[in-house]
Parts: sequence; structure tokens; C-alpha cells
Amino acid sequence: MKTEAISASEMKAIDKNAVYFGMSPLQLMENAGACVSDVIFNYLNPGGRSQILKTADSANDWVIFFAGLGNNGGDTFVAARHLSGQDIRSMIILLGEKAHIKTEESQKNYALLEHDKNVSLFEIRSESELENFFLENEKIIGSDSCGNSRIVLVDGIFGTGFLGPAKGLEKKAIDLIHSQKKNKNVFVLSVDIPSGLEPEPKIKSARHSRSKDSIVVADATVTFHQMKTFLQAKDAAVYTGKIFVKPIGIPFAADVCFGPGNLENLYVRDKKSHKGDSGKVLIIGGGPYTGAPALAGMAALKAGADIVTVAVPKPAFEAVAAFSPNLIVKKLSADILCDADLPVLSVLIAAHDAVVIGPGLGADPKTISTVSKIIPLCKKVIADADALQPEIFEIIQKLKLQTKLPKNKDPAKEESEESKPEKTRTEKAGMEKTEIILTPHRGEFLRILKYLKFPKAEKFEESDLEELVLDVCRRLDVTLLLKGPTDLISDGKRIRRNLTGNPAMSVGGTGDVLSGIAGGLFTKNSAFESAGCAAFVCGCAGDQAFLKAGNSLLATDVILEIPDVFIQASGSDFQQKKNESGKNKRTSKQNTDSSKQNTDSDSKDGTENEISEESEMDEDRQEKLMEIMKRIKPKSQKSKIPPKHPNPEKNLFMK
Ligand SMILES: NC(=O)C1=CN([C@@H]2O[C@H](COP(=O)(O)OP(=O)(O)OC[C@H]3O[C@@H](n4cnc5c(N)ncnc54)[C@H](O)[C@@H]3O)[C@@H](O)[C@H]2O)[C@@H](O)CC1
Ligand SMILES: [K+]
Repeated sequence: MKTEAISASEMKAIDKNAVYFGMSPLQLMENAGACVSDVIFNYLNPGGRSQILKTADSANDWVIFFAGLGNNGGDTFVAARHLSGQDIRSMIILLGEKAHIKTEESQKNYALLEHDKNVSLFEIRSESELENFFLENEKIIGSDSCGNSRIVLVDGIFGTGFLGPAKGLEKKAIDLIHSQKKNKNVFVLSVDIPSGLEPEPKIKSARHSRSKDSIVVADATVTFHQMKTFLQAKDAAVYTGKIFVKPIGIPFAADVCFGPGNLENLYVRDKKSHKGDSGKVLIIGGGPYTGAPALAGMAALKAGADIVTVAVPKPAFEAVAAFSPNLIVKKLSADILCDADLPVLSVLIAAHDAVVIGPGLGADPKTISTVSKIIPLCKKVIADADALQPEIFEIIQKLKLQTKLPKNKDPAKEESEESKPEKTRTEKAGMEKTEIILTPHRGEFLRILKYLKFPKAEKFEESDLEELVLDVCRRLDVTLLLKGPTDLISDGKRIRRNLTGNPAMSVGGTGDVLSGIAGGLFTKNSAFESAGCAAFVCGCAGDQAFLKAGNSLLATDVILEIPDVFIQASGSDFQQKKNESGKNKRTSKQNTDSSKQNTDSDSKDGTENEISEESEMDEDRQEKLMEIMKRIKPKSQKSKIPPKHPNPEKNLFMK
């Protein structure tokens, strides 16, 4: 079990990624509901399965599920079915009509209960109906009538989809749960989160200001997959009771890789937003090359930026300006980027949210020296391609030390070199940090390792790669996107991978597309999310482009696919499809191996090839995952403490 806690939106991303990697939402709900039923079963049978004692009183035990219309309610339908299979009877109090159950999987699970002799279903439409229902069923639910039999009240009213406050029928249900708490035979179990507790309140103080009586006060909460930060918050303990974290079979890849779920946590445009509010990107590139900055600029626009300005040395101006009327193009003063451009660029940098520097710049020493002066001026900067030089790593390291100075010190006063042309942004703005993303390929990464004098810089084991990436991020205080067949993304605290993309993307220009997408996202999102989501989107766009172009794929083809990737990822059925990937592979073979196909009389209809190639593609993905698994050091296993009691729920349930 993982020990670190995650936020509600991180959990939502993992859930969606699980579906992308092949799990169905129905499976996830089944596993979640089964966990809930296990906790209830263990409460009712503390001796474990081998010692189920059906006494006269235990025959009167009841499990009462309060179910909302979302998936949290869906979990309770599954739990009721599992308990029924063990002859534990329950009633479902559905807060609304079954026709209004919100999701397909929840509806399916409700329908499965309709002929279950151990489960009584009640659709409750109003507060007064709920009150009457309680009065009518007082013998079962009423506090004074339980004798020694036990009542488990299960709170499946709201889960992570809740936005407070609770009102009306749901609030009434919470009140009724509270009214039963005084009965010592009543045990309240919340599913995923005590209902009424907002996992991510829009106003941070909301949770504290909300009165206690609109949140379920549970004896225990069963949450799924991993501990949640909002359940660990100081003010939450009073509501959660004991927390059980139960695995629901999230696949390995969903946990360790970027996927469409991560895109859901990116910045969403405000309905009232004006031009520029959704991000302004400045691309500084070109000179010796003309295509790279144009590609990065177009990719930044397709990734959602409102405004993209491309600042290029003279020789690249006309080509970039002619590339697309969507780009604003600024002509710099010379044939290459140089110090004379600093005054103009510092104004441009201040007017943009994020800067991408490097594509097509060339590595002239004058240019690199200017880049080293530009980086400290930026709020957010992505250094790519030619900008990945030792002089730049040095300035990044200096920036790290600078931001470590105490906040009340004014570094500008301590600066002795009066001749310095531009004050760094850090100096101007107090100690605000420059956020940096580096996007090296393997060769550029080795350059960083050498600069940092890593003992293993010349030759390292593949199994050490992830630790090296984490270490580089910590030493330079940057976010790193190490490009490769499997991309590695780290901010020094965490590391995730990206599996999308294909070998045809080794064509020139795709790196510029990637840094452009990252630039577009970085304007409004964290460095880590921007880098990881950019890698995922770029790879998916490349995979889609490959379906059409095979090995004739161009960087411009990848750009054209970016919008479709965002649209598909926002749907619920975006899956990594084996068949489509299989087609990828076939197209690749057709392009590279057509002569062999023409003479191969055995595979007349191609069926044989199809099957083997699909499984081959599957193997590709499996191989990447195996590599990742080998690299991940099983920390959690080492620190695993054996449970004190084989049935830990037992101790808790003794009131
Ligand atoms: N794939 C997944 O996402 C999984 C989700 N699971 C369960 O699903 C839950 C999340 O499901 P949902 O996203 O459907 O969210 P909820 O089950 O929390 O339902 C929220 C519903 O209530 C409505 N609502 C929100 N705030 C309200 C308010 N103040 N007053 C009245 N109505 C309000 C929303 O419109 C939404 O329809 C999790 O907590 C967990 O229990 C599990 O089944 C495991 C897998
Ligand atoms: K709940």
C-alpha cells in the first residue's frame, strides 16, 4: 500500500487513467463496493469468515445504505449485492428516483439489486418522505429498538464529486444519521469520504466555516487506492473516524504514467475570459534555423495559449512570419540572438506568461551567453534544444542558490557589478522563483550529468536512470522532461512516465512541437503537470498522425492532431486501443517492408499478420512497463510493517 497521500483531483486522474489503460469504470466500482462490503462484513463478524456466529441478535442486524445519485451511491449498490451473497440483509435508501441515477455503471448496479431477496430498495423523493420512512421503520432503524442487534449506517450520499454545501434531502439524510449516532449499536461507515466534507473547496476556509451538522460524523471511512490529503487534514479527523485505505485494482500503468486523467486537472478557461487571459507564450528561437520556432509557436497555440509571439533573429523572420498568420513575429536585431536584443526581449518577457527558449537558436557562444541572461528574467521558462548548454546549467544553479537567500534580503543591494545590463526578475520581485522546465533528449541529459560531475555521467545502468533524473531535478531545482521511447518527467519530488509516441517521431521538428505544447500549458499550470501532459499529448498526436502518414510522418502532421487529442481525452471512453496501435505497426511495416509483403503469398488476407502484430504491439507496451517496473525501487515493500491483527477492522469495531 502506498503511504503518501494524494488529492481528490489526483485520484480522479488515476481513475481515468485506469480506464485509459484498459480497466472499465464498472470494474472499478465493483472493486470499490467489494471493499466496502468487506469492511462491513468484518464489523459484523469480528472473528473472521471461519467463525461466523449467527446468534438470535445477529439475525436482527441491519445494514442501511444511504445512497446518493452519483458513483458514491453506486459503490453502496455493489456492497449490498456482495453482502447479500453472504446472507447479510440490507436496505438501500436511494435519495432520489432510480431514473435519476447519474451514471451508467451506477444504474447497472442498482438494477442488479431489483430482485435480490436480501436487499430492500426504497426510492425517497423528499425530506418529508424520508422522515416518514424513518418513522414507519422505527422498529428496525429507531435508536431504542435495537436490543443487542447491530445497525450499520453506510454513508454513500456524496463522494469526491461533492461541492458544498449539502442541502434539502441529502442534508436531511445527514441529520438522520446524526440522530442515530447516540445509539451504541449504531456504527456509521462513510464510503470514500464523509458526505458533506468538500474534498477540494473552492474557498479554502469553507470547510472550517461549515457547521458540523452538515457533515457526516463517521466511526470509520473506507477510501480507495491511496490515502487522500483532504482526509488527513486536521479538521477532517472528527468526521472520518478511523480511515481504511483499500486497493481497488488500479493498474500499475495508471499509477505511474501520465494519461488523459491528468489533462482533466489542467487549467479550464473562465467563461468570462478575455483575449490573453488563457496564456501568452513567447518563443525565442531561430536564426540558423527557421522551422523550429514556427513549429513550437504553432504547437503552443494548439495547446490552448491565447497569444504566441515568436522572437527570431533577422534571417528567420520572413520564413516564420509567412508560416502562419496566427503567430505574432518579432524581428530581432542581428543574424543570431545576442545581447543587443536584451532590452526588447525583457519587455516581451514581462508581457508573456511563459517563455520557450532554444528551438533553432544555434549554439554560437554569443547566443548562449545571451540565453544565460534571459533565463533569470523569466517567471516561467522552458529551456530546450540549443539552450541546453553548460553555461545555462550554471546560471540555473546560481538561480537556485539565489532563491535560497532569506526573503528579507534584497539581492539587488548586494550586487556589486553595476554594469549588469538587466536586473533579474528575482531581484526585481523580491525572491519570487523562476520556474524552469528542461526538455533534454538522452544526449543533452548526459551533458547535464557531466556538468554536475555525476560519477556515473559517462556510463550508468538503466536501472539508475530514474534516480539520476530525480537527483538532477533536485540539484538544479528544475522540472525535467527526459525524452525517449518512454519519457521521464520529474520535479525532484515525484517521477512519472509517458508511454505515448512512436519511432516515426524521431523525424526533425517533433521536439519543437513538444516544447511548444509544454509552453502553452505552462502559462496556466504547474511545471510538472505541463511537462507530463505535453509529453502525453504530443505522443498521442504523433500516434494519430502515424495512423495516417506512417513513416512519412512530419512534425506538422503531429501539430494538426493536437486538438483531436484534447477532445478525445475529455471524453470518458478514451482508451489506449490495441487495435489502433496494431494498425500503427502494420502501416509502419507496409512503409518499410512493402517488397516483402508483395512476395509473401502465405498471408493472403493479412489475418495472420494482424493477430501477431496486435499482440506484438501489446508486447511493446508491456516491455515499456516492464522496464519501468525494473527501475522502481520497491520502497513500500521494504517499510511494510506486518499488521498487528490479521483482521485490523476487529479492534476498531469494539465500541
Ligand atoms: N472511476 C471512479 O471515478 C470511481 C469512483 N468511485 C466512487 O465514485 C465517487 C465519485 O463519484 P461521482 O463523481 O459520481 O460523485 P459523487 O458520488 O460524489 O456524486 C456527486 C453527485 O452529486 C451532485 N452534487 C454535488 N454536490 C452537490 C450538492 N452540494 N448538493 C446536491 N448535489 C450535489 C453532483 O452533481 C453529482 O451528480 C467516489 O467518491 C467513489 O465513491 C468508485 O466507484 C471507484 C471508481
Ligand atoms: K460518502
